[in-house]
Amino acid sequence: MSTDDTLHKGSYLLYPDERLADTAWPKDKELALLILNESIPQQMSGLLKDIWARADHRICIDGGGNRLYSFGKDSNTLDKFVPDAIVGDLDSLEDEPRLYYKQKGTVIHRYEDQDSTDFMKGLMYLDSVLRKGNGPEDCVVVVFGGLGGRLDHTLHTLKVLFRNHQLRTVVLISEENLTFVVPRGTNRILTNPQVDGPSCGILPLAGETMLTTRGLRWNLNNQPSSFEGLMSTSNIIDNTQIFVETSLPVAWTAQFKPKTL
Ligand SMILES: Nc1ncnc2c1ncn2[C@@H]1O[C@H](COP(=O)(O)OP(=O)(O)OP(=O)(O)O)[C@@H](O)[C@H]1O
Ligand SMILES: Cc1ncc(C[n+]2csc(CCO)c2C)c(N)n1
Repeated sequence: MSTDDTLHKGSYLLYPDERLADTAWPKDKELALLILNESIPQQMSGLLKDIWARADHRICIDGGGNRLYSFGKDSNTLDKFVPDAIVGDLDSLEDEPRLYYKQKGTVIHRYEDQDSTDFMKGLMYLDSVLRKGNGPEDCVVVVFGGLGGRLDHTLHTLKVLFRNHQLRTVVLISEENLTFVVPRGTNRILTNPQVDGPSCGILPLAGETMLTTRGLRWNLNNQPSSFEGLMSTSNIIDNTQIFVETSLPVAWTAQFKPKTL
């Protein structure tokens, strides 16, 4: 491994560990939390609370507003989690959450176009509210949801990660996974055994890539990997640092167990 590796802080972005200087939160960056339309399990409450407290932007994506509202009602924390904005074509947002959050000051922003999904609209909205002079590269985006339920949505969520990976850092958390895109080149992924793994996969969704890995139970040595051919799934994290060299971007996905309150 060399100092030229691209470092991926992964779950350390969610649980910054100040004892490790190089894994501390990038202080010059803004943090945005985007909530998609997937139920927020109660075991996520600790993590939601932590990220909410640190986030500069808290945005629900259309039906994500219903999910936050249900979570708030079930945990008696409705008024503690009032988003800055609810964004989308708003065909999924129900009246009760819309009226509740509106009177609490949430911006309800409707985009009408039917060629971009609500997730894309959410990122577009985010870019319009970043601090003056900041661009997408100045904001880390943590996304809740987007992998469960409908397969077209799930694939679209992954596609949005690939489309954005050169522009911004996006980390996707769903009930059991933490997922992000690893760019072409040499990369180092930090993993925390308290929350990451043991299972993981490297998904070559951008086409056939030449892949080398270290730190996994089953490693590859400059071997072709593709969706139709060899794809590393059901692998196991064997080290706190994973080395990935790839000729095309790939998705890293690992099992994720959020810390409970
Ligand atoms: N069943 C699902 N599985 C995975 N992700 C989902 C699912 N439903 C919604 N999402 C994600 O949450 C976002 C907001 O969802 P929304 O409530 O607007 O559903 P939608 O109207 O079907 O979405 P879109 O308008 O983007 O097609 C979607 O853009 C998508 O990223
Ligand atoms: C080729 C093509 N396929 C599907 C859609 C439908 N669509 C894609 S994003 C979106 C908005 C959802 O909020 C809708 C309706 C389209 N426009 N073009």
